Amino acid sequence: MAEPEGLVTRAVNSIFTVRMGEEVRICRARGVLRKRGEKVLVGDRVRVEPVGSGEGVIVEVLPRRTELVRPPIANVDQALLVFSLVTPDFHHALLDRTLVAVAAAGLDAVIAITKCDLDPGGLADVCAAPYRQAGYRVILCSSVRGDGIADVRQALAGRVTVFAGPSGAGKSSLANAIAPELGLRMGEVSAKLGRGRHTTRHVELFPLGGGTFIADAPGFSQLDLALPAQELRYYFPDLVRAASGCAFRGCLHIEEEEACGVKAAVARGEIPPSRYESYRALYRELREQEENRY
Ligand SMILES: Nc1nc2c(ncn2[C@@H]2O[C@H](COP(=O)(O)OP(=O)(O)OP(=O)(O)O)[C@@H](O)[C@H]2O)c(=O)[nH]1
Ligand SMILES: [Zn+2]
Repeated sequence: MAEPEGLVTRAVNSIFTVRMGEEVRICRARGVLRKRGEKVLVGDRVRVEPVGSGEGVIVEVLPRRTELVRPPIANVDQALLVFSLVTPDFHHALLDRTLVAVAAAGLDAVIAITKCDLDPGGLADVCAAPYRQAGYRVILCSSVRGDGIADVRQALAGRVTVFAGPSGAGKSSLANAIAPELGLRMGEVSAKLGRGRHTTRHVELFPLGGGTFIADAPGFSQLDLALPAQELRYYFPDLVRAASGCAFRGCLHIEEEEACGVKAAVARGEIPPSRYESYRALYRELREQEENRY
């Protein structure tokens, strides 16, 4: 008979916290897994041989759907990209870059624009427009006033979500508004990871009930993009749509002066200049990476 299944929610020094329904067990990995070089990650679905009332041995890691490298978490469904409207100012280029990194990791993206209580008037909709136009879900939030919190809860429901975004954007505050008892703990983890001198790699999935889990992913936006420059265009859904108007199927929307559907869409105001500029800048960066490799 197969051992019962659980979800790894925490990993510290090869000690794993495994949730099995309502029960939580503290586990080690069976030696043979380690010998085979099979790592157990937070987010892994595992089979556990129970030991006593609160402990166990992980005997099998079930196949992963996704695997993030930094932070090391398995089976993440989506990223909530938390970017503030002001303090710090909304950062289009960094959001565009993070959206590419998220898509390249195989995750869905939801965008939360925070601190909308500080909107001087109409700014939030202006910042959100390029992303709504591209087809992303954008939620305007205020952790102070409570705007958007119910929508964020709904977007997280039943899924495993990592919170990513620049320092000070309001990730901990948002987590705290969604689940008061967990938000503060999540902030503590990120503070330790980000600034602690003795940084233990501590990743944790926080349960919000009903199969909903959240994790902090500080530094996700600083990730190197590991994809060929030629493929970058597929990670901008708004460019993909406009590319049906390009004369050449291999059109990169950069040098091609004529018959580029993307450039035409930018000229007509259908693709915001900031999105196209982000594409060009990231393309250049990836090309340089490729050239320096040889
Ligand atoms: N006015 C306003 N201030 C906010 C809001 N959300 C967060 N803040 C403030 O913004 C600052 C940063 O918020 P945090 O939640 O710590 O940001 P963080 O993204 O977790 O930051 P790191 O831990 O550095 O990654 C704090 O001073 C918060 O009080 C909001 O909705 N409205
Ligand atoms: Zn083109």
